[in-house]
Amino acid sequence: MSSRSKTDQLRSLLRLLNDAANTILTEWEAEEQIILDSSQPVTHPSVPTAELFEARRIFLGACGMCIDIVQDPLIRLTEVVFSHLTAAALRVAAEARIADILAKADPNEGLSIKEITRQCGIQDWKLVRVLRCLCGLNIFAETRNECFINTPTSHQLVGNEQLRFNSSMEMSAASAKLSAVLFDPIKTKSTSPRETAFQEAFATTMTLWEYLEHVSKGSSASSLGQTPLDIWTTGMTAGAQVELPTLCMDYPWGDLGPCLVIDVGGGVGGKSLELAKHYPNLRFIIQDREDVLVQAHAVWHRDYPAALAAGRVAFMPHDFFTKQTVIGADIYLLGNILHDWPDDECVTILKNLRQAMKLDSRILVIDQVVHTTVGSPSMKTAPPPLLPNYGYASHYAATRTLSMLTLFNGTERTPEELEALAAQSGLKVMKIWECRSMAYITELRRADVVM
Ligand SMILES: C[S@@+](CC[C@H](N)C(=O)[O-])C[C@H]1O[C@@H](n2cnc3c(N)ncnc32)[C@H](O)[C@@H]1O
Repeated sequence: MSSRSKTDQLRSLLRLLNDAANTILTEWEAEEQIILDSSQPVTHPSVPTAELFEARRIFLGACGMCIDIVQDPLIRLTEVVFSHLTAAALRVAAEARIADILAKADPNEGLSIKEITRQCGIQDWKLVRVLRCLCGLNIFAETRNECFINTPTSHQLVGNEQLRFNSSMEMSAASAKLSAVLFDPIKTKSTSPRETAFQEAFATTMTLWEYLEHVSKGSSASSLGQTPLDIWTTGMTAGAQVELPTLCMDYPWGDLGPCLVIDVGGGVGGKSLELAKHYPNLRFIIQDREDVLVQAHAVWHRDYPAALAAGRVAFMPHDFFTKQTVIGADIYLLGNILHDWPDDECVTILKNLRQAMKLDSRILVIDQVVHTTVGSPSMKTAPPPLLPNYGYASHYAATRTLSMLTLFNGTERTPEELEALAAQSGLKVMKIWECRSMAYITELRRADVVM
């Protein structure tokens, strides 16, 4: 890039940053006002207004682009090469539950590394280096030499099962094998969920789901009392907590009337559980593998026993590669399912649902919808000079796609790819509901019904 266009770009980005920051400040002030004025209806605290959501992603996209313009290109590349060590440091902190340890300390004084070491067992001079790596990103802070406190960011780790899940052994070991699989002349062409970096890392031919069940059966649980299957299922539920408020608010569930929802591959039914709390007209059948449903029942018993007592939820072992047995349900929910599977398997899953659908049944696919850096007519485009997909603000979605590739030969999909899957399955995309979170709701209907 010439220095002239660099200068122009930086100036445009500064204008965008300034405008977005003003919107963010106005929105924050309005939020404070609502909290002070108890007569105003309180929206969900973690769901930003549409204005704040938009300003935030413009701001993040602009910050990301500023870094790229301002930093020396070689240093910037080197930083990316080393970024896996930041993730490794965070994994250590999450596994050692450092945030939980610090949460019990005086928030101004913090805890000395000796005391933290006493509680988590990691050698002090090594742990200091791990924590300092994170302090530079404002994840933890060092108040004085070798004394640490939580920051608002690290505080999010307290009791956070999702993070332990995201940093799980299976994911990080598999990602280390991604390049080996991509350079293998046979495996690079494979679309099989049994021939991915995950199988390479764990020397198995089992899919991840089969593997988790296999190693968890009769296995001694980890020191924290959880089997690998527990970590994944509770992690997926905890993850849903981040996305669910917007998924509940940004789709017109309230207008549906009494509805039967089949949560296909529902896991412990985390998404249904949140919906059940907000929308009393909805009834649910959670379908999954048998072992997972045992946990599902326990989760509902703990978190929403009233739904069990009222008969609003039932659990049904079901393999989504076989014929759907609940015919004519109003909604078939596919929450974070299609992204786990290659296209052929997705078409099988969708065709099984298509055969069970009545004329006005809907399939609601809850997955990220990939917005590429060249943009899409189906998705909102960022203002220039940002990349059409808001650049850095979409980076997490891009890494999540890689995680699906690594574990399953799966992928998050573009609107066009979702349309192609629907067409092959006798379905059509009615609408992509852009939600104020990372996951969107793609509504599918029967292709043969004119709406
Ligand atoms: C990524 S999780 C999503 C869980 C849940 N829908 C959610 O959004 O939290 C994928 C789920 O698919 C389930 N699964 C995998 N293979 C399956 C199959 N053949 N039939 C039914 N469920 C399956 C797994 O047990 C797991 O619970």
